[in-house]
Amino acid sequence: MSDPTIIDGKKVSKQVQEQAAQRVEKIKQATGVTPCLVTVLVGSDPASITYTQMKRKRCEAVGMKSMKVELPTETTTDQLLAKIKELGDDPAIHGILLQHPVPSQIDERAAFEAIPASKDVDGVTIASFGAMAFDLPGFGCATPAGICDLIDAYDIDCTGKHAVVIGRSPILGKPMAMMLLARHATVTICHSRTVDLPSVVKQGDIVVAAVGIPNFVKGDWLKEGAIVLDAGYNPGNVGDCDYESCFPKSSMITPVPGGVGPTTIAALINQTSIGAARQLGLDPNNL
Ligand SMILES: Nc1nc(=O)c2c([nH]1)NC[C@@H]1CN(c3ccc(C(=O)N[C@@H](CCC(=O)O)C(=O)O)cc3)C=[N+]21
Repeated sequence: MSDPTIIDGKKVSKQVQEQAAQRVEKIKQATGVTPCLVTVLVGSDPASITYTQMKRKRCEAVGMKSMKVELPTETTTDQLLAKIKELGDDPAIHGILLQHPVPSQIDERAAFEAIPASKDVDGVTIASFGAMAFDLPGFGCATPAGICDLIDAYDIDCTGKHAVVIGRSPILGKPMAMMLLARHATVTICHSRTVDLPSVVKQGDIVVAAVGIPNFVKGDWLKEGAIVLDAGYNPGNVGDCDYESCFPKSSMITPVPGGVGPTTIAALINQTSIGAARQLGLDPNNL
């Protein structure tokens, strides 16, 4: 077997952000308004601080504004809902990102649902999930949407292929499965309670790892020539796939860092520019 293609997430994210930058420029010309994303962070997890910083930086790199809201670890659900509602009602804000995870006393689902669908540029609400699952217009969940950008950029044909998604979280595994289904893959979702996980993964022509366990997926679980998309973001920038053993078994593979992570942010930025256009009465497809 020849060496696998290493999927370049940085390159794809630059292309997606370039499209967003052009749209932002046209929005500014047509309306005089600068699109704005607000990041909401509850608590002080160092990785979450870094991620939200990266999101704001990339936002500004494409000519948009960013704002940050930081709330203390002991914030209650009601306090967070009140804050998100205030941001939702502010016409100067076009996108709201609530960084996951929130501290355990907070009802995260209720907090996500407080984001108006029009500003849910991170695609975390039930409305966004439902629209995506029914192939209706709306915002895709950022990480799986970023993975789809990689699939498209590398001309990966999902039709009829067996895609195995490891993980079933509401903002990663579950929406990923629906997006692969929309691309005509045969989809299996497996998870921590799946019996004989390696033998299920072995069926995958495309394997998406989204479990949150460092180096979990081993090369000998993979079908020869599998396409490996690693959505893991464990401490220290370690993915969910054991890269060293997965690399020689795969035909294409995403590295960590430099794979899925950058396209997650690019999807968020791009969707913010699209959301802003819509909120300002412009057709994002004609910009
Ligand atoms: N509401 C919400 N939406 C999210 O999309 C969301 C979230 N919460 N919580 C946490 C996860 C994680 N996540 C990452 C984004 C970028 C990188 C990324 O760009 N990582 C770089 C390396 C990091 C670095 O350079 O420091 C890379 O993979 O190349 C990683 C992880 C978004 N998430």
